[in-house]
Amino acid sequence: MSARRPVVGGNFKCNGDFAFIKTHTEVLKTIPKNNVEVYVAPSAIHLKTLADNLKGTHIEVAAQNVYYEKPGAWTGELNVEMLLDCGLKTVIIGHSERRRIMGETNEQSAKKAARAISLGMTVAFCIGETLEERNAGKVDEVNFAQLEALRAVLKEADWKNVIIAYEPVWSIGTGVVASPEQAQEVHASIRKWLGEKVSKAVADATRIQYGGSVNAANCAALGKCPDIDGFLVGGASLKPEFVQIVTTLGDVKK
Ligand SMILES: O=C(CO)COP(=O)(O)O
Repeated sequence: MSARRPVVGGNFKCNGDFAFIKTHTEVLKTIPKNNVEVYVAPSAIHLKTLADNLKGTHIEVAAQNVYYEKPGAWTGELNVEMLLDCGLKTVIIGHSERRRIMGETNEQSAKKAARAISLGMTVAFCIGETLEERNAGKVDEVNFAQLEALRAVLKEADWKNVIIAYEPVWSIGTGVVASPEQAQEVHASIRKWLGEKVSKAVADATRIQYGGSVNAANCAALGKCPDIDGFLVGGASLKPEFVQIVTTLGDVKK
Protein backbone atom coordinates (compact mmCIF):
# COMPACT_ATOMS: atom_id res chain seq x y z
CA MET A 1 0.00 0.00 0.00
CA SER A 2 1.16 3.50 -0.83
CA ALA A 3 1.83 5.98 1.99
CA ARG A 4 -0.43 8.42 0.16
CA ARG A 5 -3.98 8.40 1.52
CA PRO A 6 -6.47 7.86 -1.32
CA VAL A 7 -8.72 10.85 -1.89
CA VAL A 8 -11.97 11.23 -3.80
CA GLY A 9 -13.57 14.58 -4.57
CA GLY A 10 -17.08 15.19 -5.83
CA ASN A 11 -17.44 18.28 -7.99
CA PHE A 12 -21.13 19.16 -8.25
CA LYS A 13 -20.26 21.99 -10.69
CA CYS A 14 -23.22 24.33 -11.40
CA ASN A 15 -25.89 21.82 -10.40
CA GLY A 16 -28.49 21.27 -7.72
CA ASP A 17 -30.89 23.22 -5.56
CA PHE A 18 -31.55 23.24 -1.81
CA ALA A 19 -33.92 20.29 -2.13
CA PHE A 20 -31.16 18.28 -3.85
CA ILE A 21 -28.62 19.28 -1.20
CA LYS A 22 -31.00 17.96 1.46
CA THR A 23 -31.63 14.59 -0.19
CA HIS A 24 -28.02 14.18 -1.31
CA THR A 25 -26.81 14.81 2.24
CA GLU A 26 -28.47 11.54 3.23
CA VAL A 27 -26.68 9.74 0.37
CA LEU A 28 -23.32 11.24 1.34
CA LYS A 29 -23.80 10.18 4.95
CA THR A 30 -23.83 6.55 3.77
CA ILE A 31 -20.25 6.82 2.47
CA PRO A 32 -18.27 4.29 4.50
CA LYS A 33 -15.54 5.52 6.81
CA ASN A 34 -12.68 3.64 5.17
CA ASN A 35 -9.11 4.53 4.13
CA VAL A 36 -10.34 7.15 1.64
CA GLU A 37 -10.49 10.88 2.31
CA VAL A 38 -13.61 12.42 0.75
CA TYR A 39 -14.54 15.97 -0.12
CA VAL A 40 -17.58 17.28 -1.97
CA ALA A 41 -17.77 20.64 -3.69
CA PRO A 42 -21.26 22.08 -4.17
CA SER A 43 -21.94 25.45 -5.78
CA ALA A 44 -20.96 28.46 -3.67
CA ILE A 45 -24.54 29.15 -2.70
CA HIS A 46 -24.89 25.67 -1.17
CA LEU A 47 -21.55 25.57 0.66
CA LYS A 48 -22.70 26.62 4.10
CA THR A 49 -25.82 24.46 4.08
CA LEU A 50 -23.94 21.34 3.02
CA ALA A 51 -21.12 22.07 5.47
CA ASP A 52 -23.66 22.37 8.29
CA ASN A 53 -25.45 19.21 7.15
CA LEU A 54 -22.21 17.21 7.14
CA LYS A 55 -20.74 18.62 10.35
CA GLY A 56 -19.38 15.83 12.53
CA THR A 57 -19.14 13.37 9.63
CA HIS A 58 -15.95 12.32 7.82
CA ILE A 59 -17.13 14.00 4.59
CA GLU A 60 -15.50 17.34 4.02
CA VAL A 61 -17.04 20.19 2.05
CA ALA A 62 -14.87 22.08 -0.44
CA ALA A 63 -15.31 25.11 -2.69
CA GLN A 64 -15.08 24.98 -6.49
CA ASN A 65 -13.17 28.24 -6.85
CA VAL A 66 -11.88 31.27 -4.95
CA TYR A 67 -10.47 34.68 -5.81
CA TYR A 68 -6.81 35.52 -5.26
CA GLU A 69 -7.24 38.97 -3.71
CA LYS A 70 -7.75 40.00 -0.11
CA PRO A 71 -11.27 41.07 0.90
CA GLY A 72 -12.26 44.20 -0.98
CA ALA A 73 -14.08 45.61 -3.98
CA TRP A 74 -14.30 42.50 -6.18
CA THR A 75 -17.97 42.27 -7.09
CA GLY A 76 -19.19 38.71 -7.50
CA GLU A 77 -16.10 37.02 -6.08
CA LEU A 78 -15.48 34.97 -2.90
CA ASN A 79 -12.26 35.35 -0.94
CA VAL A 80 -10.31 32.77 1.04
CA GLU A 81 -11.38 34.33 4.35
CA MET A 82 -15.02 33.64 3.46
CA LEU A 83 -14.29 29.98 2.77
CA LEU A 84 -12.47 29.66 6.09
CA ASP A 85 -15.35 31.41 7.84
CA CYS A 86 -17.61 28.72 6.37
CA GLY A 87 -15.37 26.08 8.00
CA LEU A 88 -13.89 24.88 4.71
CA LYS A 89 -10.38 23.50 4.40
CA THR A 90 -10.18 22.59 0.70
CA VAL A 91 -10.76 24.44 -2.57
CA ILE A 92 -10.64 23.24 -6.17
CA ILE A 93 -8.57 25.58 -8.33
CA GLY A 94 -8.01 25.80 -12.06
CA HIS A 95 -10.73 23.46 -13.26
CA SER A 96 -10.69 23.28 -17.05
CA GLU A 97 -14.17 24.83 -17.17
CA ARG A 98 -12.74 27.88 -15.40
CA ARG A 99 -9.66 27.94 -17.58
CA ARG A 100 -11.39 27.39 -20.91
CA ILE A 101 -14.83 28.94 -20.44
CA MET A 102 -14.00 31.73 -17.97
CA GLY A 103 -10.57 32.37 -19.49
CA GLU A 104 -8.60 31.80 -16.28
CA THR A 105 -4.86 31.68 -17.03
CA ASN A 106 -2.16 29.44 -15.57
CA GLU A 107 -0.89 32.44 -13.61
CA GLN A 108 -4.31 33.38 -12.20
CA SER A 109 -4.93 29.78 -11.16
CA ALA A 110 -1.53 29.67 -9.47
CA LYS A 111 -2.20 32.96 -7.64
CA LYS A 112 -5.49 31.60 -6.33
CA ALA A 113 -3.75 28.46 -5.11
CA ALA A 114 -0.94 30.42 -3.46
CA ARG A 115 -3.33 32.67 -1.52
CA ALA A 116 -5.49 29.75 -0.37
CA ILE A 117 -2.42 27.81 0.76
CA SER A 118 -0.93 30.86 2.50
CA LEU A 119 -4.05 30.92 4.69
CA GLY A 120 -3.80 27.21 5.44
CA MET A 121 -6.17 25.70 2.91
CA THR A 122 -5.59 22.61 0.80
CA VAL A 123 -5.89 23.08 -2.95
CA ALA A 124 -7.05 20.50 -5.48
CA PHE A 125 -5.18 21.95 -8.46
CA CYS A 126 -6.62 20.83 -11.80
CA ILE A 127 -4.53 20.37 -14.90
CA GLY A 128 -5.09 18.60 -18.19
CA GLU A 129 -4.79 18.73 -21.96
CA THR A 130 -7.39 19.02 -24.71
CA LEU A 131 -7.80 16.34 -27.37
CA GLU A 132 -6.15 18.62 -29.90
CA GLU A 133 -3.14 19.02 -27.62
CA ARG A 134 -2.99 15.25 -27.01
CA ASN A 135 -3.14 14.53 -30.73
CA ALA A 136 -0.34 17.03 -31.28
CA GLY A 137 1.85 15.14 -28.78
CA LYS A 138 1.73 17.99 -26.25
CA VAL A 139 0.39 16.19 -23.17
CA ASP A 140 3.48 16.72 -21.02
CA GLU A 141 4.11 20.21 -22.37
CA VAL A 142 0.62 21.43 -21.45
CA ASN A 143 0.44 19.75 -18.05
CA PHE A 144 3.95 20.81 -17.08
CA ALA A 145 3.24 24.45 -18.06
CA GLN A 146 0.18 24.44 -15.77
CA LEU A 147 2.24 22.89 -12.98
CA GLU A 148 5.18 25.22 -13.54
CA ALA A 149 2.94 28.26 -12.91
CA LEU A 150 2.05 26.70 -9.55
CA ARG A 151 5.64 25.73 -8.72
CA ALA A 152 6.73 29.31 -9.36
CA VAL A 153 4.54 30.67 -6.53
CA LEU A 154 5.01 27.92 -3.92
CA LYS A 155 7.73 26.99 -1.45
CA GLU A 156 8.57 23.32 -1.08
CA ALA A 157 6.70 23.11 2.25
CA ASP A 158 3.52 24.41 0.60
CA TRP A 159 3.17 21.26 -1.50
CA LYS A 160 1.83 19.35 1.51
CA ASN A 161 -1.34 21.40 0.91
CA VAL A 162 -1.61 20.45 -2.76
CA ILE A 163 -3.58 17.66 -4.40
CA ILE A 164 -3.11 17.52 -8.16
CA ALA A 165 -6.17 16.59 -10.22
CA TYR A 166 -5.27 15.39 -13.71
CA GLU A 167 -8.41 15.91 -15.75
CA PRO A 168 -7.93 15.50 -19.49
CA VAL A 169 -10.40 17.93 -21.06
CA TRP A 170 -11.46 15.37 -23.68
CA SER A 171 -12.66 13.07 -20.93
CA ILE A 172 -14.67 15.55 -18.85
CA GLY A 173 -18.41 15.01 -19.13
CA THR A 174 -17.95 13.09 -22.38
CA GLY A 175 -18.26 9.51 -21.19
CA VAL A 176 -14.83 8.93 -22.77
CA VAL A 177 -12.72 7.85 -19.81
CA ALA A 178 -8.95 7.67 -20.14
CA SER A 179 -7.78 4.08 -20.16
CA PRO A 180 -5.92 3.03 -17.01
CA GLU A 181 -2.73 2.91 -19.14
CA GLN A 182 -3.26 6.44 -20.51
CA ALA A 183 -4.02 7.85 -17.07
CA GLN A 184 -1.17 5.99 -15.32
CA GLU A 185 1.29 7.21 -17.96
CA VAL A 186 0.40 10.87 -17.34
CA HIS A 187 0.27 10.46 -13.55
CA ALA A 188 3.73 8.88 -13.63
CA SER A 189 5.13 11.76 -15.68
CA ILE A 190 3.55 14.31 -13.34
CA ARG A 191 5.22 12.52 -10.41
CA LYS A 192 8.54 12.45 -12.25
CA TRP A 193 8.19 16.17 -12.95
CA LEU A 194 7.56 16.82 -9.24
CA GLY A 195 10.69 14.83 -8.37
CA GLU A 196 12.82 16.80 -10.80
CA LYS A 197 11.37 20.27 -10.25
CA VAL A 198 10.38 20.22 -6.58
CA SER A 199 11.82 17.30 -4.61
CA LYS A 200 11.76 13.53 -4.28
CA ALA A 201 9.86 13.86 -0.99
CA VAL A 202 7.14 15.99 -2.61
CA ALA A 203 6.91 13.59 -5.57
CA ASP A 204 6.42 10.66 -3.19
CA ALA A 205 3.88 12.42 -0.97
CA THR A 206 1.69 14.37 -3.40
CA ARG A 207 -1.65 12.82 -4.23
CA ILE A 208 -2.67 12.85 -7.89
CA GLN A 209 -6.37 12.37 -8.63
CA TYR A 210 -7.72 11.37 -12.01
CA GLY A 211 -10.86 13.12 -13.25
CA GLY A 212 -12.97 12.62 -16.36
CA SER A 213 -16.00 10.34 -16.73
CA VAL A 214 -15.16 8.32 -13.63
CA ASN A 215 -18.01 6.01 -12.61
CA ALA A 216 -18.66 2.94 -10.51
CA ALA A 217 -17.85 0.63 -13.43
CA ASN A 218 -14.45 2.06 -14.42
CA CYS A 219 -13.05 3.21 -11.07
CA ALA A 220 -11.58 -0.12 -9.93
CA ALA A 221 -9.27 -0.49 -12.95
CA LEU A 222 -8.14 3.14 -12.68
CA GLY A 223 -7.71 2.89 -8.92
CA LYS A 224 -5.36 -0.09 -9.27
CA CYS A 225 -2.79 2.08 -11.05
CA PRO A 226 0.11 2.87 -8.72
CA ASP A 227 0.23 6.62 -9.42
CA ILE A 228 -3.54 7.20 -9.33
CA ASP A 229 -4.31 8.21 -5.75
CA GLY A 230 -8.00 8.89 -6.21
CA PHE A 231 -10.55 10.66 -8.35
CA LEU A 232 -12.22 13.97 -8.93
CA VAL A 233 -15.72 12.98 -9.93
CA GLY A 234 -18.20 15.22 -11.73
CA GLY A 235 -21.51 13.78 -12.96
CA ALA A 236 -21.38 10.60 -10.85
CA SER A 237 -20.89 12.63 -7.66
CA LEU A 238 -24.49 13.80 -8.02
CA LYS A 239 -25.73 10.21 -7.83
CA PRO A 240 -25.74 7.43 -5.20
CA GLU A 241 -23.05 5.85 -7.42
CA PHE A 242 -20.58 8.22 -5.71
CA VAL A 243 -20.78 6.07 -2.56
CA GLN A 244 -19.79 3.03 -4.59
CA ILE A 245 -16.81 4.84 -6.13
CA VAL A 246 -15.44 5.65 -2.66
CA THR A 247 -16.08 2.10 -1.46
CA THR A 248 -14.41 0.54 -4.50
CA LEU A 249 -11.34 2.79 -4.30
CA GLY A 250 -10.99 1.94 -0.62
CA ASP A 251 -11.04 -1.76 -1.48
CA VAL A 252 -8.51 -1.58 -4.33
CA LYS A 253 -6.10 0.59 -2.33
CA LYS A 254 -6.14 -1.65 0.79
O1 LIG B 1 -14.65 17.71 -14.34
C1 LIG B 1 -14.76 16.71 -13.65
C2 LIG B 1 -14.56 16.77 -12.19
O2 LIG B 1 -14.00 18.00 -11.81
C3 LIG B 1 -15.15 15.41 -14.22
O3 LIG B 1 -16.45 15.49 -14.66
P1 LIG B 1 -17.22 14.14 -15.15
O4 LIG B 1 -16.95 13.12 -14.07
O5 LIG B 1 -18.65 14.55 -15.23
O6 LIG B 1 -16.60 13.77 -16.44
